[in-house]
Amino acid sequence: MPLNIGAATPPPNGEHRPEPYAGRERKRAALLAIFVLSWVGTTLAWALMESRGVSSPTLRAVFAANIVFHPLMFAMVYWRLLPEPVVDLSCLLFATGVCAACMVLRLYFPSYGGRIDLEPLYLWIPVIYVFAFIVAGHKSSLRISLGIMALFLVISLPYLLQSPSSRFANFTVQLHMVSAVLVAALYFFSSYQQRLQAAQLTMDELATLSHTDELTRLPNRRRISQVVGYELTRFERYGRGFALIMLDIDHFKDVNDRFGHPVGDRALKALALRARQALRDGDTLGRWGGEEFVIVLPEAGLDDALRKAHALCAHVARAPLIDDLSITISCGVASVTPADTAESLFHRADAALYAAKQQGRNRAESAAPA
Ligand SMILES: Nc1nc2c(ncn2[C@@H]2O[C@H](COP(=O)(O)OP(=O)(O)OP(=O)(O)O)[C@@H](O)[C@H]2O)c(=O)[nH]1
Repeated sequence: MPLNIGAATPPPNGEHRPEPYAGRERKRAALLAIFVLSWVGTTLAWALMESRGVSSPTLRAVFAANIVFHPLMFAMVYWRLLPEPVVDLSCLLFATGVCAACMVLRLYFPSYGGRIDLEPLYLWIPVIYVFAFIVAGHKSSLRISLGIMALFLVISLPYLLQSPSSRFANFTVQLHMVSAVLVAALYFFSSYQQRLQAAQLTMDELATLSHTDELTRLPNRRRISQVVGYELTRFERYGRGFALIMLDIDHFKDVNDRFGHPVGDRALKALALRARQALRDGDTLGRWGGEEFVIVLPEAGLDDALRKAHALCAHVARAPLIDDLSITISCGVASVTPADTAESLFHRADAALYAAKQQGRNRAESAAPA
């Protein structure tokens, strides 16, 4: 099989590390986008009311405050000045309760507030829908928003039926309409965002799978080739040496023939675990194919690697691998030289492995320099 040598690619350890803050960063980006959307929505609502001539000095003051509030929230989230999560369910319930109470008072007990005008307070209703889309996934948010819309509709319906042509009825209808458009926009945006996240997740999973051996879950041949390519680049650029150990199970065909393929598979997995335990964190153990494994040892010279290979042979042979099945391994060791390419390095390690097999197995041999 031809080598797939990647250029200076990622971390030498061969394991996929998920970006720890990716989810939180996406949430933050969604929140910022929602602020922009909500700002545009409320500004449009204001413009609509002005064009219909149903605005008032109080409403103008409220909308102006709203227009300042959104950039302020945007800045606070953008510069991480708020604790996380910014909004939770209790926040949403509280805001809904306050707005519902204001609506009841304004519609049915207009004189209750005395000199306090309750009307502007329930202009915060669109913000509640924004909250709803922050606290939950897009489907739950839609259900919560529709529930809140139904609540406000039920509260205002008797008033709308009773005085359909009043200025305030007109305003209430417009508010419901703006709310419906806002919820639809938020739902669209948030489901799009969720689809993007799912696609990103699938891509991450695919990337991991394409570098992982299915049976042992170790880095596969492609990944090992990339790691060796990365180490070669480091060697050429900074003179940091590294070594390879090629490791092959002795008489593995007999294991399959005597105990069957499934037992052979279990042995391969157990060997992967046992070998991994004997290595340092920065070393990469991968499955090269069949019963052959490769270990990449960064910063190791030939003697270090040979010592490690001897220790590995002893470590594997020391106790049965699975049940009563004991196996031995042979190792070929090569360390990088300036004359090496990835192919020549693998070739030399393979030749050393062949020598180890020839000399009786359960042993390690080192390659002659390139
Ligand atoms: N169970 C199992 N066996 C595998 C797998 N891949 C390769 N093999 C077996 O590994 C065996 C390799 O046999 P050989 O190449 O003759 O090597 P060997 O018997 O180990 O002999 P030496 O390497 O010379 O010590 C074959 O029987 C393959 O079928 C696998 O994924 N699972």
